[in-house]
Amino acid sequence: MITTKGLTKVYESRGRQVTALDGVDLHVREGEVFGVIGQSGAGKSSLIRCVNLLERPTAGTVTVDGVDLTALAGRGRRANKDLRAARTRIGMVFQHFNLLSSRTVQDNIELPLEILGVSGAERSRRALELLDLVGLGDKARAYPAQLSGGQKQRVGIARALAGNPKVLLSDEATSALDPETTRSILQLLRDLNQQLGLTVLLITHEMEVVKTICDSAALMRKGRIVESGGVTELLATPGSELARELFPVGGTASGPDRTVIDVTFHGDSATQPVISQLSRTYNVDISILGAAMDTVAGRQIGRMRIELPGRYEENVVPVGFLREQGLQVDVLDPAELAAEAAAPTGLVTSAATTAEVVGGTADGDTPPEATTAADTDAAPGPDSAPAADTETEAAPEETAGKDPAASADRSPALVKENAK
Ligand SMILES: Nc1ncnc2c1ncn2[C@@H]1O[C@H](COP(=O)(O)OP(=O)(O)OP(=O)(O)O)[C@@H](O)[C@H]1O
Repeated sequence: MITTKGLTKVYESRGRQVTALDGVDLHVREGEVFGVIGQSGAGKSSLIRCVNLLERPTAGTVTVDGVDLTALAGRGRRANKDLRAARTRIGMVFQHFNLLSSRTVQDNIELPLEILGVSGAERSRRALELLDLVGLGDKARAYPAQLSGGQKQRVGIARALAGNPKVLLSDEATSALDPETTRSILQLLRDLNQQLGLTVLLITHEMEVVKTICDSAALMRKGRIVESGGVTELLATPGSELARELFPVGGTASGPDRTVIDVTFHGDSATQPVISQLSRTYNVDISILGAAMDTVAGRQIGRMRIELPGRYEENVVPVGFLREQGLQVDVLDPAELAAEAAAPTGLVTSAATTAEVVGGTADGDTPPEATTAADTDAAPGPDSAPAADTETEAAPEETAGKDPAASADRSPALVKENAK
């Protein structure tokens, strides 16, 4: 449904070039929820903004629902009409909602339809239908300032759906919300994905988001996709960084000359007493350093970090036994494990702190979804004068310092032992 090939974005900033996207190949299948995760500055926002041509890519192609958007954009101003039409099939949800504070909830949802020239009666019918869909049927006449963050995001989602899109792009849609509201918005996105067959591409710095709703995920680093795949496949992939972050277990070796192993249990293997069998069969004392059970992509998965006495060379046979039982086994390198304990790994750092760059497109063609305003907290009631609908545009200072190099790039402790 969404395919990018060799997608590259180079910004010119204060006389220097910043490569935000460096040849990204992405494929999002129809009807799936696909999450792109990465540290601040990895290029996630640039990616999602290039997918709907809010940013004009420097090179590469973007195809959405069979339409090559980059080819349309390349045809100059006359292409605007075609590009706009194609963009109606793509909805976008923003971290800071981007609702017009002077318009009611209903009028905010009607805005993209107004731009598309839909008649008043039809706009109204559609907006009320969408409000019901997002659970805000009673808020049509309210103003954004009178809503909670979660309700504002529901309005943002309803607005994104106004043009009946097949694809929804979500730019950190839950990053400004508390954990409970985050869960309810993720559930809404999942419901919409299932009810409407909507394909969702979301970017996030929160692994919990990937864990909760994504069918597939990609890890971005320094403008590149370094790992991607179905979430359940990733969990079954030895050495997968994403899997390890999706499902972390802690624990370090109790001393030198120990073999530390992460064992992952999927499906039936979770019910077999393999650890006690291993201990009995090889007469080996096993210490459990850490363990966790979790539901990832709707499947129960268990992971355990265990320690065997002796170095790996002395434990090749017991490790082989675990693999024969159908378990996924990752042998950890002691030195890197110690480094991991000193500086825990993290694909992502803290919550996104950098301001979004919202507003005009690279070619000055702002799609309906992006014709948005700062959502001020002044409560403009029906009688008050409309607040200025100012578009927010991040100041250069706000985007400065988002250099990927500034983000600590801490490597995982996994030994690619399985690749040997
Ligand atoms: N308009 C711009 N002008 C110049 N450089 C930019 C611009 N937008 C982004 N960048 C740079 O491109 C790189 C990727 O930024 P991008 O915002 O895409 O990353 P991100 O992964 O979304 O980060 P965050 O999670 O902090 O939003 C960074 O080095 C950033 O400073």
